[in-house]
Amino acid sequence: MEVKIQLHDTMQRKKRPFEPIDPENVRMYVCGPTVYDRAHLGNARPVVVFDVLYRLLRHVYGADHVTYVRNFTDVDDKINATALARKEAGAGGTLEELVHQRSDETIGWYLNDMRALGALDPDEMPRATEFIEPMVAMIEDLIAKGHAYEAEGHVLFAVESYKEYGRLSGRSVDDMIAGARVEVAPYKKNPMDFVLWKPSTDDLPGWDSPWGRGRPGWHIECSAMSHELLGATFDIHGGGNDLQFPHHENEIAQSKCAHPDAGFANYWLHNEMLQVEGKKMSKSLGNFFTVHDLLEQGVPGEVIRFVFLGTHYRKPMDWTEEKAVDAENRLHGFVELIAQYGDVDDAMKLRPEQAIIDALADDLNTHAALECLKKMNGSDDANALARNLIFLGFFSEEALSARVSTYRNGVDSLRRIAQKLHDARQRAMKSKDFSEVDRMKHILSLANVSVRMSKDHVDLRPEIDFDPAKLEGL
Ligand SMILES: Nc1ncnc2c1ncn2[C@@H]1O[C@H](COP(=O)(O)OP(=O)(O)OP(=O)(O)O)[C@@H](O)[C@H]1O
Ligand SMILES: [Zn+2]
Repeated sequence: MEVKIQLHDTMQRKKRPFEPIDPENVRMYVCGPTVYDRAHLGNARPVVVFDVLYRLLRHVYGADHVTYVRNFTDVDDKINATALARKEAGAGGTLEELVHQRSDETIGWYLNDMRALGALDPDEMPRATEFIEPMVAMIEDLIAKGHAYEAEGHVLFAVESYKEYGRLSGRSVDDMIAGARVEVAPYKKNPMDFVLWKPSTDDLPGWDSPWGRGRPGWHIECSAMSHELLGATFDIHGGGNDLQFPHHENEIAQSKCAHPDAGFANYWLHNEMLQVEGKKMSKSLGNFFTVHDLLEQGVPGEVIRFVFLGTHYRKPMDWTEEKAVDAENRLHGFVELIAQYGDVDDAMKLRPEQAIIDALADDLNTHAALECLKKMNGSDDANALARNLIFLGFFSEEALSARVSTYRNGVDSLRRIAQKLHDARQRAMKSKDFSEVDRMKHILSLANVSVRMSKDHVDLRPEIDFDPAKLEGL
């Protein structure tokens, strides 16, 4: 069945039909993290949102016909600061090596955390430091075309040279000057001009350039990397709406001025913020917790994903304990139904539900997609449910199979244990010695099994983090 995707385009401020430039190669670029520390939960929201879009595009155009690029910004003062601190604390290696080490380590954490949330790795994950040459070439080109100028070892983009500056965020240059925290510097011709290249001190990472040893500004990184990997015009550019201005505005100015005949990105998608009591979760406000913290506390990745997808990506949302508990119960119920009535291998022969595809195709209406899942609650629905849980990224096929068989094995042994507990209880009623019953109940609670006992019945139910290994000794 043909699927008509509609996406909300920030540039045109409306939902519009998605028409790829080349259905054989649909191209999407999403701004990735600056890799100086662990990702907080807010940083994970764009990852999950654009993963859903990636999965939808792969479904519609074919997995081999979508190219998803998400960069790593590994040129940054905060990475340098960590490396410097390590060097001062006696770590071996040059500063550049320590900087690289810090980025590597952070990237490793990031990928592990995002995979735990069911996010597929993008096709390309360029690191800014591997694309310095095209950045320098782009800056040279911008100078040659009269859009940038050199001043005191810096190269600045001349905002006045690009008449459409401000179109994405809908602001005039005057408003931006009035409202923004623009850095005033003596070498800027206009306070809105932004840095394409800046000098590096000898003790910090830097690269040779026509303007001396230095490093690129943040915005030029994305313009150069997207151009190298996706071309001068591609389909979708995404990121959080905190990046609309100045980052995306500046990317557009650079890319459109360097390639005046190209369109840069045809659709601009922005996710709203994950908030804490009405404020953006952010490092600078200090109101954050990391994805790693949550996972360590035992909140499974699929639960985090389920909570995220419960709110439309263009609405702000809070993380609450209540939502997490609700998601956990739902997912537990799903796995239980599949374990009782389904078969994951058979499920994979099915196609994802059309109603779910249609919901996602309507500007990623993930809330509606989850409502469809919730309706799949009959024994006949078990395989369809499994197929759609995998499609939506809550589980890989392997993970769901493992979950299902753990559940089934657990249920088998619980049947035996229930009988044993029943007998122990009968004996205890006579002897008034409940120590064996208490011992068994304690082990069951460690294994996350809920115990309900009535006079002549013992009911044992595995909870979502049921751990059959802990049943040893019963
Ligand atoms: N609270 C949030 N909710 C949703 N997305 C967010 C939030 N905070 C950051 N992002 C997104 O995370 C991605 C990575 O951003 P970046 O590396 O600049 O974050 P950061 O500088 O570590 O975070 P912060 O904004 O907390 O300082 C961007 O797409 C950004 O829009
Ligand atoms: Zn970017």
